[in-house]
Amino acid sequence: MLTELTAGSVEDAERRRLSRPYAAVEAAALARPAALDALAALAPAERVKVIAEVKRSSPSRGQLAEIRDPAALASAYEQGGASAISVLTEERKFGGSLADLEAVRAAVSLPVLRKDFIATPYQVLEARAAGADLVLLIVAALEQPLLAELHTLILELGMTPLVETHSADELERAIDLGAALIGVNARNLSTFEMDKNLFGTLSERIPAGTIKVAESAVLSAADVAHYRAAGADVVLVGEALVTSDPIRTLSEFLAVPVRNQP
Ligand SMILES: O=P(O)(O)OC[C@@H](O)[C@@H](O)c1c[nH]c2ccccc12
Repeated sequence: MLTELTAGSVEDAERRRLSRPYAAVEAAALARPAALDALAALAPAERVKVIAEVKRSSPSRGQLAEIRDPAALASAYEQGGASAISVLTEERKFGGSLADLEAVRAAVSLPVLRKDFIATPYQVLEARAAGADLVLLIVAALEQPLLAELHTLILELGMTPLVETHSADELERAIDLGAALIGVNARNLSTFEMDKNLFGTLSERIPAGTIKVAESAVLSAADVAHYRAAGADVVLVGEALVTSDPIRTLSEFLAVPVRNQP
């Protein structure tokens, strides 16, 4: 499934490239105001931080919400206390688009993540051209040296890579990159199996000074507390927010008690 999703996203980007060549998207990327400092926005604090996701559908869960106005949803996230916004731009299975990202960028002053199956430099440039501050890199989908090349390009454009892992080996590769922001996805993107304890198993191996993000399976304040106790600085939440009153849910999630310092 991961291979298929990545191939689809790359194919869609190659199609867009026919009408907007590399040089044009590069010029648009460089013409954008500088990317926001996502590492500062997501830096460990007393309270857990939330990356709130604009997510219509997913291959594992089908349609979650209509979301006619992604910008309005993102504004609600900002008002509710999110520290960054994630926008799914994958079209085929998640129903997202770069237009969603641009609309969100224009509506909020928080860092914005392009959440997609990125495997080409062109897609990274598109992200910056649409106003993204962060770009997701899924280690399981990227061989070396491509992973390192994309990681470097994201940094060169002033953006922050969020490096997503799902195993000890993948985490090793993320650490070798020198990633400052590492995510552990509880959902296996090939089988869609969910493992809420994976974050806790892997988080001990994440070097100090790295910002740790727990991704997926955050449905309740208890889940936030679970990840917080396991050392998460940030949780990335989609479904729970798009299927509820997002401001209320965010306030519940952000009220999770401070972790006891060891
Ligand atoms: O809706 P959830 O279970 O809160 O999950 C959000 C996010 O973690 C999930 O959308 C995600 C994590 N990694 C991804 C990679 C690609 C697409 C989607 C994802």
